[in-house]
Amino acid sequence: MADRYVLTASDVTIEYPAHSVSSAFTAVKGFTLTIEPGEIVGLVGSSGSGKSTLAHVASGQAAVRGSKDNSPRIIGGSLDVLGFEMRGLKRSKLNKLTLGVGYVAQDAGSNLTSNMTVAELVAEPLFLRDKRYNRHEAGLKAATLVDALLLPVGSMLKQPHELSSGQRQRVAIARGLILDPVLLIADEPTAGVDVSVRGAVVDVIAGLQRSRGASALIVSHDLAALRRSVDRIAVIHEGVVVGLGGIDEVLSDPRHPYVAGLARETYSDEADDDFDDDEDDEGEGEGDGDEDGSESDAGAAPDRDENR
Ligand SMILES: Nc1ncnc2c1ncn2[C@@H]1O[C@H](COP(=O)(O)OP(=O)(O)OP(=O)(O)O)[C@@H](O)[C@H]1O
Repeated sequence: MADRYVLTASDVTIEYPAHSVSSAFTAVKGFTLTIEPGEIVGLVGSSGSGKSTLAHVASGQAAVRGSKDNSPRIIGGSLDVLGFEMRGLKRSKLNKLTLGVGYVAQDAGSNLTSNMTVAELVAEPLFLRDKRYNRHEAGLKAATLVDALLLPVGSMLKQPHELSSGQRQRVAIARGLILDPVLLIADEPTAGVDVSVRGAVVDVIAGLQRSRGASALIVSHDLAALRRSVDRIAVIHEGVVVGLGGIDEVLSDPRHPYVAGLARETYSDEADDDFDDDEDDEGEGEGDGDEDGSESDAGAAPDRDENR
C-alpha cells in the first residue's frame, strides 16, 4: 500500500534531543500526509511551526540510526519516503534514498560554493554521482534548468557573489532538480526571490516535476506563491496539521483559527491583486512563465530578465 505513495507520513512525531542546557523539544506532533506520484503539495505554516524540521527529516538530512548529534529524530509514528522508513534509517540506505529525493534547503542559495560558476554548481550533483557523466550533456541539462528558472543566460559563467540572493536561490533550485528527483523537497524555494517571479519559480518546479510524473513537497509561508501550482496544501501550526486539501477547500472551510486567519489574509491580498491585475492583465495566462512583463511594478527592478 505504501508504494502507491512517494511519501506516507502516519502520525509522525519529531523531536530535537536534549543537549547541554536545553531539554528535548517536540517540533512536529502527529503529522499525517500522503503524496502521490506526480502530486505537488505545499507545506504551509507560520515561522516555527515545524515545516523545516519535517522537510529536513523527510529528505534524509536528519539523524540516522545511532547518530548522537542534535539533529531532529522521529520518535513516534512512521514516515515512509520512496519505500524507505525514515524512523531509525540506517546510514547505508541514505545514498539510495537521496538518489530519489532532491532537497533544497531553506538557505541553500547562500551556501553555494563561492569559487564555482553557476554552470558548475548546477551540474555538480551529476558528477558527484558519476564522475564520468558526459560533460556536454551535463552542460546542456544545466543550461536548460537555468533558463527554465528564468535566470539570465549570461549567469552560467558567473559566480554566486555576482548574483542577487534571489538568483542564487534559483541556482540552488536548479541544483536540486538536476538529478531528476522522484520527490523534490524544497524548503522556502522562493525566499529572497523577487515577488514578481515567486509564483513563476514555483510553477517551474511543479511543471518540471509533474511532466515526469515526479512529485514535490514545497515548504512556504507564502501561500500566494503556491496558489496556482500546487495540488494540495498541508497547513501546519505548532507542529500539528490544521488543514489539508486543495487550497480553496482548506481556506473556504477553516477548521482552525490559524487557517481562518490565513484565509482572511489570502483572500484580502487576492482582492487587492485582482484590482491591480485588471489594469495589466492582457498578456497573462500563457502558463509558460512569461508573464513577467505584466507583473513589473513601475519603478521596481524585478529580479529577472531584462538581461536575459
Ligand atoms: N536544533 C534545534 N533544537 C531545538 N529546537 C529546535 C531546533 N531547530 C528548530 N527548533 C524548534 O523547532 C520548532 C520548529 O522549527 P522549524 O525550523 O521546523 O520551523 P519552521 O516552520 O520551518 O519555521 P521557519 O518558517 O521560521 O523556517 C521551532 O519551535 C524551533 O524553535
